[in-house]
Amino acid sequence: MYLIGASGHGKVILEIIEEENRTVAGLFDSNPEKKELSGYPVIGNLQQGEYPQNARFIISIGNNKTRKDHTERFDLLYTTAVHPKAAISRRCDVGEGTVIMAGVSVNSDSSIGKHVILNTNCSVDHDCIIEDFVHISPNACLAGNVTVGEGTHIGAGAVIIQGVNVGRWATIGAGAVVLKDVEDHAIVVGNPAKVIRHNH
Ligand SMILES: CC(=O)SCCNC(=O)CCNC(=O)[C@H](O)C(C)(C)COP(=O)(O)OP(=O)(O)OC[C@H]1O[C@@H](n2cnc3c(N)ncnc32)[C@H](O)[C@@H]1OP(=O)(O)O
Repeated sequence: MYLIGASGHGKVILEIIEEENRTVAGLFDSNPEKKELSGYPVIGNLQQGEYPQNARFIISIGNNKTRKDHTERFDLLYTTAVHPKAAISRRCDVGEGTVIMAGVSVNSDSSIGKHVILNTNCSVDHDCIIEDFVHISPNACLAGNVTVGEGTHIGAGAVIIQGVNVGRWATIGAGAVVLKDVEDHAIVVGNPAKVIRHNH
């Protein structure tokens, strides 16, 4: 298995994989000055075909758009990383490339898309739909029946009450309390959360 992105986020994923008793052969990164991360070799820039056939990858890059761009540029096989101290319902689907940090809870009948980040201690309650390339930051709390559209970033400690639909490529500020639906690309902050501008 290989990681793409030798960043702080990459370090956290490396430790999850260690906790799972799986091994990482190395990391790819476009910065030639990066030679190692947490004792693992940084091999260099990822070039199509310059890795073993059937190798599995995780894109360890926090930026949602950059993760999506990588999946469009490279034809790779992906795996997931799920910390053993995460509590994931057996009735929940988790898509390829997704990473789930320590202390995360996902409750019954929720669906987690591809290349999603469920960061430390966030909770996703029953019947939620989390689309591809979403990042739910540490300690964010999604009540039941919440949907989050592709590429949206939910900030640290944000709360989304039950039944809310958050659009695609939106940003929910740290600590926001979201009481009603959020349109595509909106950036919302505060309690109650209000739109301050839009992502381009
Ligand atoms: C492991 C990890 O590290 S995971 C990463 C977790 N990271 C996060 O949760 C970060 C989430 N990001 C934020 O909350 C950011 O502040 C954003 C994206 C909402 C806004 O960022 P920017 O576009 O740079 O906004 P900017 O800092 O210019 O602030 C604009 C206004 O909104 C206010 N504001 C910004 N963020 C928030 C917030 N979270 N809550 C309340 N008000 C906020 C600012 O005070 C400012 O108000 P003013 O115009 O009255 O002075």
